[in-house]
Amino acid sequence: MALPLSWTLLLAGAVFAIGVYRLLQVGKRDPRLPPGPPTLPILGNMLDIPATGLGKKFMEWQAIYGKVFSLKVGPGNIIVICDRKAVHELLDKKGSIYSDRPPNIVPRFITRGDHMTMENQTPLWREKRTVVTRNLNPKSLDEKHFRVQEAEYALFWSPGLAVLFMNRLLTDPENFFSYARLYASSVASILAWGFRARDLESFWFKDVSKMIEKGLIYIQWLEAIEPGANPPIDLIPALWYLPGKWKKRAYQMRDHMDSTWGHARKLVDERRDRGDKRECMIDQKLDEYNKNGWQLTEHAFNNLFGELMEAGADTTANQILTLILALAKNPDIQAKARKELDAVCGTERAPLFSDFARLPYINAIVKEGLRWRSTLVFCKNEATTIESLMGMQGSTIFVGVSAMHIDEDYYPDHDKFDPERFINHPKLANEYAVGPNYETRDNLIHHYGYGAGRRICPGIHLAERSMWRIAARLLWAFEFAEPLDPVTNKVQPLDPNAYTSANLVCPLPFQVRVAPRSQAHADVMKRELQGAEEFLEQYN
Ligand code: HEM
Repeated sequence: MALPLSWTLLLAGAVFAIGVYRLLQVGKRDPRLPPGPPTLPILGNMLDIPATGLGKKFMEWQAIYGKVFSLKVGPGNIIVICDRKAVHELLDKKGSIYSDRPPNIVPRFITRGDHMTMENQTPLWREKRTVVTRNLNPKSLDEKHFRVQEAEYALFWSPGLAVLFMNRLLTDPENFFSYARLYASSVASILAWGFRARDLESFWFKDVSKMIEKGLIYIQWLEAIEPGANPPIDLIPALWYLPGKWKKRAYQMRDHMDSTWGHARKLVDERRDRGDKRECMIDQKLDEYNKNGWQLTEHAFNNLFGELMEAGADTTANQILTLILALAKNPDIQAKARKELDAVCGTERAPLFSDFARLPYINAIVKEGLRWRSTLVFCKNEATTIESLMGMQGSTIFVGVSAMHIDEDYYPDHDKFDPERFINHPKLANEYAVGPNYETRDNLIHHYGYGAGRRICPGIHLAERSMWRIAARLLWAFEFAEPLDPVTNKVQPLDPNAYTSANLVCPLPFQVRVAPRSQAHADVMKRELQGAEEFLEQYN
């Protein structure tokens, strides 16, 4: 029996009203979630998420909504943690739940799923992490790889190059950045691929950095993977079918990544075919896989060693540039460091890593650099199971690293570059990153510059040694000062906030005055150059 027309209309109206009501609930914050910016129906906070500069936004939102806040993107939940206790409770203690990654659809498309940083905690991810941790542990770094680092520093900071570098600083500040990157790229490419980034034209520098910088064809991996840079496909997968520049960029980036790491592998195979096996991670793994069988596809294998360059070179270079900026702005800190250095090394020799224990102020400077301007401004994880605390199932968890580093409860006068904060932290960062108590890790407050929990940077040991060595040598050899105005001769103060805005931040190009401290220092650097060049011949 058919319903009367009035009933049918009433029913249709009710269904429509329920539909509209439910639609309008999408994007609305569940009351169990922590507070956050006001939401719009359906969109939630989608329009609040900037295409770039999300780390800065986290700092602003933290001041308004507290150390744990939430964002809604359509139906999805994002929880942003800028609280040490929450990071410890969730990431350190419940790593099995909170250490996956969000779907990362665009980055996974670009990498064809072969990128450790983007992967969930699968056996494959474990295998990849083991490749890194087995090679870059303190023992092998201090006993085997250290020669690469010592030699590389000597080459980079030799007086000849330093003079060139100083002139370049005055006339072409952009190359200053390139030289810091060249150094970091060279360390990473020797260790990972057994090749050195010899100069700015080297494939290991030029082509590889196109991956991470604004290259000639404007392909930028970092830009392509910023959360606000693409439609929110992770939360609404159907948006993948939207055309746009973002999609073209993803296709371009994928081609570029495949061809760069494919070419890098070809160079390794050709070298090995000539009987030239080297002491580096890829050769060691190739020997092992050829003997015992392959654990990874060829594509995953090539991408893994590419990823090590990508993850290791830019981060280290960015922190070096941050230190140079901070030192130029703080002559008193340079003077204090030099007093310590001169007492240990005099003018006869440059500092070595074996001086580490006797040069605690250098260590404190490195740590403060990682706190003051952490190159990675946030980490992005995914919760896999139900957590009654905040209704977090499937939620994306951002750790607001930079936001935590401006917490006045722990870092008073947070904008001041002040190494004294860490003067009682005589050990390397990894020693503090795994303590049982979040607040009193060894009775001290450490930084989160290398992340936290299971995804903590596996290159931490190499990075710490690299950063310490370069900071010690820079301070021992050179004086840095803010630039002078060529017309008025007045000091032009450097802007400590002039930084790029992606997830991995770097100071914007700046100028410094840099000069060797004395002829004696310059002579030592000259003396070191020849040995370094001879040593590095093997990686050409
Ligand atoms: C100053 C230098 C460095 C800094 C500040 C840094 C910082 C970080 C941070 C914050 C993370 C993310 C952790 C997370 O998601 O919780 C990370 C991940 C990673 N880093 Fe580093 N890093 C540096 C150098 C290196 C080096 C030298 C290498 C290797 C050669 C490296 C390899 C990696 C890899 C492979 C990951 C991904 C780990 C995973 O998802 O399981 N990093 N790094």
